[in-house]
Amino acid sequence: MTDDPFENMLAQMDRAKEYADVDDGVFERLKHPERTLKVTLPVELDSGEVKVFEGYRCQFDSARGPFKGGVRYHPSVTQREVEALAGWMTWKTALVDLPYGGAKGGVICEPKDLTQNDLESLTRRYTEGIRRMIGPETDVPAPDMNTNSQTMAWMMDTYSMYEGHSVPQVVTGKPLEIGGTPGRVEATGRGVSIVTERLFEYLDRDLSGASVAIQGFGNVGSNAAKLLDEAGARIVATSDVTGAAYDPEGLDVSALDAHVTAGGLIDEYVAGDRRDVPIADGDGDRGDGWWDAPEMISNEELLTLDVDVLIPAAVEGVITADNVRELRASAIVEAANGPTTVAADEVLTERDVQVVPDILANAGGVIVSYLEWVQNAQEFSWPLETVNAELERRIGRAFDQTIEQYDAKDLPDLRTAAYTLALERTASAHEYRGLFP
Ligand SMILES: NC(=O)C1=CN([C@@H]2O[C@H](COP(=O)(O)OP(=O)(O)OC[C@H]3O[C@@H](n4cnc5c(N)ncnc54)[C@H](OP(=O)(O)O)[C@@H]3O)[C@@H](O)[C@H]2O)C=CC1
Ligand SMILES: O=C(O)CCC(=O)C(=O)O
Repeated sequence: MTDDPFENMLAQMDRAKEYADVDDGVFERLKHPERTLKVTLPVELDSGEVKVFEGYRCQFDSARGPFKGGVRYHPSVTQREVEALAGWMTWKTALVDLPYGGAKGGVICEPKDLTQNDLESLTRRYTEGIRRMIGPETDVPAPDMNTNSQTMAWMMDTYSMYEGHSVPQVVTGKPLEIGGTPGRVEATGRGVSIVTERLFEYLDRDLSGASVAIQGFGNVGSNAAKLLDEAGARIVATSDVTGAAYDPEGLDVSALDAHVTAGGLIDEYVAGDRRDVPIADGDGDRGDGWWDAPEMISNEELLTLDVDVLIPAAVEGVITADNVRELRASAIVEAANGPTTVAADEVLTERDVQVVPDILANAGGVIVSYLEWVQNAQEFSWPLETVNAELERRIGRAFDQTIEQYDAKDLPDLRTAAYTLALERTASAHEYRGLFP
């Protein structure tokens, strides 16, 4: 089996094809991205060094509407990864029935080594590089790993400078002050929490007190952790690149979140070196001498914890043929894109481990991006309650349709059910529009 995320995405499509009502010719078309632009990005860093970065924007499919998808800054970005992520965006927008196609962008860089000025220069360069292919009606970027509302503000500003007027609709995930929507920052984590609750209802199990391990405590992982904690689940482990904090009794999610928001790392938190406690006495306890420290375990150990739900919320390809037999979680909710290889999926299906696939579990982000785009078009803004209610309605509907498909067609797993719906919807759009001009 391959480590290539694009091959993995194709294998997921092939696995579902058997059950999907899709013409062979159209299916073949769906396996190829429409286009990928590679851009060279020279940037003069604050240090005085000129560094040349490489970035990509892949537009995978636009049969259902404008291309849509995030931009990732990470050292392990590759063209194949960006193309796989753009494919997953296509299936995701189809599954949750948004009038979009799928795209993704990425820049090979280590953001931790860059200053805020460096990041701004890099983002402006990248936006200039891809500006001829993006636009409110053509391709609308958004945040992904290591990018955020500030990155989107720089992208929007750079694009607008070339257009000669403000174009808020060219990106989503913007700050509220320049056309962002309330609820986008937490949207992906909120969607993960909603589908986890729905899964428990479907399985007739109680989420209250259920143990949850979350790999990755960034935007998606931390918001999912907070909401699941509020819903009564016990977050027993979570991680960043330094490793995982583990406490079988349940972590103090708010304390961990305050530390990470203040720029702290998980290993510092476990060591009691809290960034959010200005005058700590070194034991992380705000000075009363008591600190019941969680245990430090590795990211690999987190994946194999005996928990009710495992939520991968970091990078792809972490659940593989090599570790899948050691996994003990009874359910998996894929907050990350592409965390499970097809070889591992087959074992999970055999073992009856329910997996809520990424294209459903993490769709909350793009749903609320769509709501932001709609508000920009209306030049009107909605309150948070309206946004959250619409998110819940749309992701809940996609969850119900996936379950219906799974039960009605007696499909092997939820991913196959989600993919058959997404492939059929995208193929149908291609058939109506015709393959050739
Ligand atoms: N943001 C969004 O709206 C959406 C994101 N997603 C997906 O969710 C996942 C997480 O994205 P997001 O939360 O935005 O990203 P962030 O950059 O905010 O957070 C990523 C988290 O993963 C950790 N991490 C990075 N590399 C590794 C690794 N090799 N092993 C273990 N942990 C690692 C990071 O640690 P550290 O901070 O130490 O680097 C951080 O805790 C990605 O797969 C993304 O594509 C999907 C839909 C929408
Ligand atoms: O909000 C968006 O448009 C896309 C988010 C994203 O990149 C994803 O869902 O993987």
